[in-house]
Amino acid sequence: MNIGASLSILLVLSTVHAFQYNQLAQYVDEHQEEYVEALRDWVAVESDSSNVLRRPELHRMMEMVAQKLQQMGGAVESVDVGDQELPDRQTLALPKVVTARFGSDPNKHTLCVYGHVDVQPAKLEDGWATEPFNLTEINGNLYGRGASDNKAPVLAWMHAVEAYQKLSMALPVNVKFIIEGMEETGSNGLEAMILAQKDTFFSDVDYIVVSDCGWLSRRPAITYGTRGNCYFLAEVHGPKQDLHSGVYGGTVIEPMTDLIGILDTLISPSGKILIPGIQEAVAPLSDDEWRMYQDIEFDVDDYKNKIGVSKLMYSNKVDLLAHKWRYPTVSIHGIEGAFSDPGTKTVIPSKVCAKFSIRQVPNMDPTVVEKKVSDHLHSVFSKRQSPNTLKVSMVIGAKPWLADIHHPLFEAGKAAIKRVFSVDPDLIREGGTIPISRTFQDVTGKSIIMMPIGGFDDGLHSQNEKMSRYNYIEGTKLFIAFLNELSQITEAAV
Ligand SMILES: C[C@H](N)C(=O)N[C@@H](Cc1c[nH]cn1)C(=O)O
Repeated sequence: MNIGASLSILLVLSTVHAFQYNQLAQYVDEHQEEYVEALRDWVAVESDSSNVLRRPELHRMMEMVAQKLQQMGGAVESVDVGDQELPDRQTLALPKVVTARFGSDPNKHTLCVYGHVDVQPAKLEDGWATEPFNLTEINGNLYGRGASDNKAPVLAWMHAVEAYQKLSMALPVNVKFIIEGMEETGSNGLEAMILAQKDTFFSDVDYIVVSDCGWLSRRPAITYGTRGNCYFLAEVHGPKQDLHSGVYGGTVIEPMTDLIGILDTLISPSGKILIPGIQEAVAPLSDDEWRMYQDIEFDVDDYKNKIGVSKLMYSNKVDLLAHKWRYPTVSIHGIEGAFSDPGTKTVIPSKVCAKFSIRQVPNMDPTVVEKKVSDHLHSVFSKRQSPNTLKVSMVIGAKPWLADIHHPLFEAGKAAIKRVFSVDPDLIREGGTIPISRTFQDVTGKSIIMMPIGGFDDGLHSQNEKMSRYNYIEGTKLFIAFLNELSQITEAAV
């Protein structure tokens, strides 16, 4: 075929694709109220994976996911991934992992969509302006726990597939789903399931997409890296029961004082990690990275205003982005056993348990980090010569993930964003963790892309989490466009 003929075919194809996309996008606009109602039904389920009392809700949530995929005509399976062992040695059934398949045309690429439908805890009294589990729309924003992380993005992927079905248009690629209910607590059970299904469910998967993160600004983004996370418990046990601080204070070596003392040796006020051997492992920032960060849209003042602080750890954009995405950090989350209710109880708690985590970046290794942290805490604790006892355990050890941005998947993502939003995306990293992303890459050997649709100000894990109606609806269109762009990846390009 001569060049002229090839160009004519390409032109015809691109006109057909544009026509199809416009029809699909119109369908999405016309069905947006249904999409909001679907999100309302999902947000109403308090699928908090960290609270064992909410486990029945989590099971119900997974059944709703399976039901939705079945109604869409998918080949659905609810996979039993076993039990979770609780700190008191009791066991509890893990939520099933739901898989589904739409299409098995060997001549088409197969995309696997990963998402989760468990959420972080939320209570009105934490300072929410609306009931967290009652989706409430205010000024185009849909407020509710899990709206952005990750229920709306999961639904948006389902709406995208459904739009093709409803308009009787063939899906441009085969689509598989793998939806879990334990992401917020480290994806318990999922790694073993992926290993077990490597040669079955995953055998024909070409690419994996994750939409469990957000844009950095108002500019749409593609995410090519996530930090991992090592989550620790440090327990200090002392007297056999809580004591009156007036009666016993001054005579007893208090577990809380020991705990605060050792926690204070983890990180300096200027953010330097003080645990020997942690910072040393980190891959240095390359010149290429430095240059990439320069071009990213990120307004430091906007960022400060959004979180309501007058000063940040660093004042320039590149340092902030680097420390948000590709350097480790220690965060102290809470202390179990500490008195935290309103009022002025004067107790000396007999045992306290601190929870802290260290975000992981290339080239850190969670097993090495576990040992370094445990050795360090035991060493500083022993110097205190306390009669109390210390136990350190790592309960989550998730590795960081980094993609090859030169893979054609990223070109497909960019083209889809251009089609829907008429701009080029920012290529960004995510400071948070998607525990299973690295496992997907290591076990299946497939390429992963993250296509976020959450806004930069969605308040994930925080009070007043929201997903904007705009991002939810345009995000659905983005996924539709992405399916089409994927179908055009040629073997030669991979
Ligand atoms: C990025 C994702 N939406 C998210 O928030 N993930 C959690 C997962 C996690 C990490 N450690 C325990 N759970 C997060 O980054 O906190």
